[in-house]
Amino acid sequence: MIRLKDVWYRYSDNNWVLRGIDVEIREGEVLAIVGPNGAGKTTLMKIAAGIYRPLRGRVEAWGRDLWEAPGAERLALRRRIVYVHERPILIRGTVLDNIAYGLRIRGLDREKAQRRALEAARLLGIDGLLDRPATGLSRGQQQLVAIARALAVEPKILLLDEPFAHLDREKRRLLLNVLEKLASSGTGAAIATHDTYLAARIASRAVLVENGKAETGSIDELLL
Ligand SMILES: Nc1ncnc2c1ncn2[C@@H]1O[C@H](COP(=O)(O)OP(=O)(O)OP(=O)(O)O)[C@@H](O)[C@H]1O
Repeated sequence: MIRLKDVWYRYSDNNWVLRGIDVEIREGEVLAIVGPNGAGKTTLMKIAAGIYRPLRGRVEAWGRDLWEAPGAERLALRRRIVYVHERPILIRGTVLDNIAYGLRIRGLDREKAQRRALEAARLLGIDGLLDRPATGLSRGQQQLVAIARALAVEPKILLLDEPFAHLDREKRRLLLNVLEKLASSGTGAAIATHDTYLAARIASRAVLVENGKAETGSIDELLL
């Protein structure tokens, strides 16, 4: 579980983007992160992923301070959390290379990494693309490759930034099913989205980020 406690963040000398927010991202559930453009949803997720360090407050991952834990422990904690950017960066090479990448940098041998990558690709219906160069894919396909890369490393917490934005109806449904299954098998997910219908359909709780504050509540309270 990840817990943001009284977290403050701003970029350079600009105004505070987050002003003392408290958010919990739990295993076994989907949390929707909603709010207007520029409210700080991406910033919140990057802090939860350990990519940005809060300027005040703390981030706990499974009870440990993510930034104060010793190097090896911090790396182990961070590896349980995967963040997928709305505009993911893909490496040169095939779709299969890309999906296997996270496993390869974790030290898995090529054959095992490719086997797990294939499973993740199948889940998202992109196993027909495995030999294609990743850089020539559409935005939606690139997003699915990045999500498959994240799923392949079997994170405990998955953070997805606007995952539905470029997906067609069929792929949205597929991704919803995958996320539901993941949650019921104990993985946690937080999803930043402007699509309140999809958020309400998938999430069990929501966080509304607005004016530097984060309000947590039920789907009924915040989305409907
Ligand atoms: N690297 C950066 N440098 C300076 N300011 C930034 C940077 N990244 C984000 N910001 C600013 O921080 C604020 C929050 O941005 P963030 O991307 O977290 O919002 P968001 O809620 O995800 O927005 P959207 O819904 O439009 O994706 C915005 O005002 C944005 O301009």
